[in-house]
Amino acid sequence: MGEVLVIEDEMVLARSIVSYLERRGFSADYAVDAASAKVQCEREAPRLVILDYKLNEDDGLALLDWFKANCPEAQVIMMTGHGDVDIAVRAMKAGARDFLVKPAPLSAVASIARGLMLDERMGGLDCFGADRIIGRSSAANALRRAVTRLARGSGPGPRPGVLVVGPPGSGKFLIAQALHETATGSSEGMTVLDCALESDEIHRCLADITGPSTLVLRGVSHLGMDAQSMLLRLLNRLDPPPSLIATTETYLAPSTGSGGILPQLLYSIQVGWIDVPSLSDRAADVLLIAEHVANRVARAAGQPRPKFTPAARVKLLEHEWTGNVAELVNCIERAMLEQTDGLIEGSHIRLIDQSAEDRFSVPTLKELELSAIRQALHCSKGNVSQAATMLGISRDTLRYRMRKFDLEAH
Ligand SMILES: Nc1ncnc2c1ncn2[C@@H]1O[C@H](COP(=O)(O)OP(=O)(O)OP(=O)(O)O)[C@@H](O)[C@H]1O
Repeated sequence: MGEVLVIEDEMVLARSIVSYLERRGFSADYAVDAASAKVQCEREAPRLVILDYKLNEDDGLALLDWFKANCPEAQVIMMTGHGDVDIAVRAMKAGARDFLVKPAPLSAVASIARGLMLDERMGGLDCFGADRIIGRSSAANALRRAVTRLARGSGPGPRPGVLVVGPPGSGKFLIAQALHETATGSSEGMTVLDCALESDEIHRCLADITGPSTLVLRGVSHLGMDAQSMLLRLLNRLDPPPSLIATTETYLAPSTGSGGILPQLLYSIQVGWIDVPSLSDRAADVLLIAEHVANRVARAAGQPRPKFTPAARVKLLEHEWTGNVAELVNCIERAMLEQTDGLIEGSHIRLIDQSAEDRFSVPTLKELELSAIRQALHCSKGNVSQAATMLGISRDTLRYRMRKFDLEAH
């Protein structure tokens, strides 16, 4: 019995998809038109249908409707041409589980099939190493490849440092974890330093570090000069020294005296490099990550695997995700709190409404902080010690924050 049915009018392509899937352990079959697809479906009841939108004489969307009515157990993945976003959205509204953009690499077809099959069995949730990076976009594939390559290192001793660069919430820390696990084969032995902490807290954390195999510098661009010097001393002292992974939202500049990264530190972290794209540049990952998060939450609560309605899927697909994967994770976790019967509906997907934000225009804490520092410096006529007293923080902390905001005392 074919668990996957490929409906594609180009027979050569259909055959190569089927043989690729078979080599990866699926039983698969193909049909080249709607009539034979219907016969096969009635005979074999496939669990997954990969349906080309453009079938010679036949309309892929009409065939999708037929599947929904006659073979409701089958999950349908619609293959659309490049730029056919409206078709993809219509297919999702009509109940397609997901879509692939042609020409889709065969690995993407297999990855989606594997994802859905695993998903059905509630497996695939305990991810480790590069598999932590959920997604089937070419960007997600490239990230997994980069993790595997950089984790290999260059022989015995600590691996060369790796800098992970990307916008907020895009998954930089997840990639650091994936790197560490792939390199060491274990989740243990990784210490994380949050570089945005106050300088005295950073000093305390550094003093506690004994000998991790990997040290992750999270948000390394926030690390003040004092802390950087202390870190370098620590790295020289530790034997064996840990492998370094640093994450940052902005590119790192060598120090110029008051800011930046000390060259010795910069050269030890900026050897390997991974660029993490924003989620809007890998929209093909949105539904997969959403389902992964929902499954994880459900499993932790001992609930069955949740399902998303077509309306919920479309909403997820059409949103811009300026807060990246972190925003998506938060959205799904909230949806899971709202749903009661294992069905995530459109109304459960509460998206951050940019226009509402603009209407109320509440300043962020960062904006408030910046304006308070500016005001204090203005009142103290640029005297940093006086400004620090006014703000109720130490001179060092104020200096650190001024560097963070690129401010100078006048
Ligand atoms: N490809 C992915 N697959 C599944 N989950 C992901 C993926 N990328 C990120 N996440 C999840 O998204 C959330 C945010 O990721 P993470 O904390 O790694 O982002 P970040 O870029 O380090 O954030 P920040 O900019 O705040 O430091 C986490 O819950 C993480 O597990």
